[in-house]
Amino acid sequence: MSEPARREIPQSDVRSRIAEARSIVVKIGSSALTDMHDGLDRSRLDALADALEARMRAGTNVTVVSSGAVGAGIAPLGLKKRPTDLATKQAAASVGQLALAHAWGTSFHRYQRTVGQVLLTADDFANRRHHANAQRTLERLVSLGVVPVINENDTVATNEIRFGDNDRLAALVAHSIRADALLLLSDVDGLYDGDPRKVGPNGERAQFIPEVHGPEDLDGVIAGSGGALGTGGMASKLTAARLSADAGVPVLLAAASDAALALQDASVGTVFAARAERLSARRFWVRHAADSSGSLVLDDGAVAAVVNRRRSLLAAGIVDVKGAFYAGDVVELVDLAGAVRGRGVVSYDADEITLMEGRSTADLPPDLRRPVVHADDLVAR
Ligand SMILES: Nc1ncnc2c1ncn2[C@@H]1O[C@H](COP(=O)(O)OP(=O)(O)O)[C@@H](O)[C@H]1O
Ligand SMILES: N[C@@H](CCC(=O)OP(=O)(O)O)C(=O)O
Repeated sequence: MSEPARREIPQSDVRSRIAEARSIVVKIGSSALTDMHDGLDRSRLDALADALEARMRAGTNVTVVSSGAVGAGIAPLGLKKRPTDLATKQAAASVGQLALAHAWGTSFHRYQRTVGQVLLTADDFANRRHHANAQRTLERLVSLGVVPVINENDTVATNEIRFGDNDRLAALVAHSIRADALLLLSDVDGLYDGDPRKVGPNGERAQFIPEVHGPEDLDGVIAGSGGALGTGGMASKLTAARLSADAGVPVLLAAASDAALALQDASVGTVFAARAERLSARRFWVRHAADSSGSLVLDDGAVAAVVNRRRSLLAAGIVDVKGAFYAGDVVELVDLAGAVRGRGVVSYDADEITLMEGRSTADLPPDLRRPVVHADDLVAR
C-alpha cells in the first residue's frame, strides 16, 4: 500500500514561533506510547527520544510530560483492559510508572542523556509553596542538561485519575516554567471539526483545522472522546490549549508519529495562537490553577458590572454565599441561573460576606467597605 499524501501545511507566524522556541514543554499521550496488549512500545519511545534529543542539540530546553503509567501497568498486572475502578487504576499507575520512567531513561541513555522523574498533581499548582518548589526543581533539572519527565502523581490523586489531566498539567507546567511553546503529541494528527474516526452516512469525513486563532475558529467543532487506552479525548486538549493561549504560550497539536517534524519545524498538526495580551500571573492563577473554595451568587446588575464592565464586586450585588472560605481564597462567581460567570479572590471570610450581602457600601461599617472581590483579582468567564 502506498503512503498517504502528506498534507500541505502553509508556514505561519505561529508555526515559526513554535519552531524557534528556546524552551518547550512536550506532552505525550498514553495512546502514543502504549499498546493494550504489549504495554509500552519501546520503539515509539526511542523515536520520540530521537526527536527530542535533536531539538535539545539545536539549543532548546525540553521538558516532557509523559502519560502512560496506567497503560504500562495493564500487562504486568495481567489485566485484559484499562481498569475502571480507582484503586486498580492507581495500582496500575504505580506498577506502570516505574516501567515508564525506566523506559524513558533507557531511550535517552542511548545519547548519554539523563532523565529525572517528577510526579505532580494539578493541586500542586494551587499551592504556592509546592508550586515554587516544583518550578525550582524543574528549572534546575533543565539547567543540568537533564530531561524532566513529568506525570501526574496518580497514586495520591485524591479524587480520581481524571482522563486528560495531563493535558492540563502540561499547560500549567508550560506557564509555570515560562516555556515558549507547548506541544501535545497524541495518536491523532491534529484537530478536526469532528471525530476523525467517524464516517458519516454518505462517507463524509471530519475536516482538518490547521490553525486556531480564537474561539470563532472552534465554532461547530465537536471534540470527541479519546481512545481505548482511556484519555480525555479532544475536549481536554482544547481546554489545555485555551489555558496555554491565555498564558501566552502557543500550542502545537500533532501525532506522536510525526514528532520529528513537529519538533524540527512545526510543519505538521494544528497550531493554536497565543493571546497577544497575556493574563497576569495572578489572574492566570485565579482562573486556572487555584481550587475554588466556595461561591458567591450575584444578581444581574452585579454580573453585568463584573463580567461586562470589569468592575470590582461590591456586597450590594451578592444574593447568596455558598461554602466555607476565608479572605484570600478563590471563589466562583455564579449568576442567578447557576452559571459560573467568573472567579475571584475574596477580601473577606464567608461569614463576614453573609452579613454584608445585599447592603450598599455606605451602609457598611468602615472596615467592611472594601470591594468583596477587587477587579484586579477577578477573571470573567
Ligand atoms: N474533533 C476531534 N479532532 C481530533 N481528534 C478527535 C476529535 N474528537 C475526538 N478525537 C479523538 O481524540 C483522540 C485523542 O485523544 P486522546 O485519546 O485523549 O489522546 P492522548 O492519549 O494523546 O491524550 C484521537 O484518537 C481522536 O480520534
Ligand atoms: N497519569 C495517567 C494519564 C492521564 C492522562 O491524562 O492520560 P492522557 O490523556 O493519555 O494524556 C497515566 O500516566 O496513565
